[in-house]
Amino acid sequence: MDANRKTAYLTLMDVESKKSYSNIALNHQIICNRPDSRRFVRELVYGVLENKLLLDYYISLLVPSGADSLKASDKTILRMGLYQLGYMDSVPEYAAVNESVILAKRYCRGRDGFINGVLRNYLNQRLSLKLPDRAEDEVRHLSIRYSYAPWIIELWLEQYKTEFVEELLKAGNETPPMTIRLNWLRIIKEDLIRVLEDKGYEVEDGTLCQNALHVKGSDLLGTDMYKQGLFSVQDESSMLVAEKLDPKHGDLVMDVCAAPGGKTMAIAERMNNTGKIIASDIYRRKLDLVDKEAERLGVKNVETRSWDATRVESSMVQKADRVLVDAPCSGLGVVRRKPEIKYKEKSHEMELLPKKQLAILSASSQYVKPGGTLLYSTCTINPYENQRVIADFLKKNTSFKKEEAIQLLPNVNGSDGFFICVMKKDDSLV
Ligand SMILES: C[S@@+](CC[C@H](N)C(=O)[O-])C[C@H]1O[C@@H](n2cnc3c(N)ncnc32)[C@H](O)[C@@H]1O
Repeated sequence: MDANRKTAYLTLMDVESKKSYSNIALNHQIICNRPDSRRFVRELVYGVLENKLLLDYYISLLVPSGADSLKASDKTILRMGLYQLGYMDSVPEYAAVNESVILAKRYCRGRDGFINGVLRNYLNQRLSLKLPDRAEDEVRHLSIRYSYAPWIIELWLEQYKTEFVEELLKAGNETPPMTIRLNWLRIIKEDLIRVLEDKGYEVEDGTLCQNALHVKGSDLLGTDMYKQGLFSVQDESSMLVAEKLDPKHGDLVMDVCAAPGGKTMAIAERMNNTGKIIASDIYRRKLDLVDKEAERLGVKNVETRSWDATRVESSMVQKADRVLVDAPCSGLGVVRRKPEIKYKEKSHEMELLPKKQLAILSASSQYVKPGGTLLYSTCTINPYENQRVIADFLKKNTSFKKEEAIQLLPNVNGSDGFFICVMKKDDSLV
């Protein structure tokens, strides 16, 4: 059996049945099955995940009982087959059908004839298969066409014009560039570019941050350069959070939702190992990742502590020069990396997020010294978790003033969708 398709199938089943994160499941299955083309596996896995609602819509047109009536294994093989037939020009039609049948023989015994029949019906009927009518129901049309849960489309249509929403939906289905943050503690930019190019990587400057590089080439995380801590993989939106926090040498910084530590490390590199960063998170286990990253990067000014950021730690009140609240959120800005977020139901837990975000922001604001900086960020595109949380906070906390608020968007900035709001505390209140 083809190891590439087997790896893709097992990854997709982990995501479908065990609700694993796609990036974690993919890495795990690549290690277990050693496919010969990681690029093919990645393209197939992310292609299926990004187009799941569209593929299921086609399955429903071809299978009278509908996609929901199928077992996860049948559905996964059909989604993979349809994606190869509809979107992967490099795969001949016979290979897409035959390899799907081979997978079915191994993973859903007795269903190979059914899989074969559905894929052949698709080939015969594909020109007559139509999307839901846009004029009749625009949200449903966009939801199927770009594969997003309808509530996300409704949320964005409240904020932006239809054409803009369509661009945003499209951008969320694109593959993000591989972006790295150079580690100023270990290497200067020119030298890092040179060593990367010497190893055959293509390197370009980032667009938002000076310490960002876009890199093309495979297995970057397997290189000695990575192990030696010369760089970290991070989207420019996250780097911009550290830049906007603007930490100075010698500052005391509190990063209250810190794990796994991407922004903590970006802040530490800017402080050149001076001052102190208290990196806290509610989960101690996740803070071990922060400690490990600090070791790899040669960062020595980070102290990790586990605490619940909705509670005030009285010993730290008015002690910090800068406080970062990188709040837990719905993640609608990072669907390019985690397409499964596009299909989340609007749950009760999600509706409670703004309340939790406000509670964390309010408690953490107490650590800011007079004249200090408070930065609130999320990786989402949702006014109820972003602008509305800030408005509610500022209404009750008049000693803080908003300096700058930015909503980064993949279709405008080429980065993940991020919200960054910088606030200053009045310095007359001592
Ligand atoms: C967006 S992630 C932080 C990402 C991190 N800043 C980085 O750049 O790598 C949000 C974090 O908030 C943590 N968290 C959730 N609820 C919390 C709470 N009540 N107190 C402290 N941390 C919390 C989660 O465990 C998660 O690690």
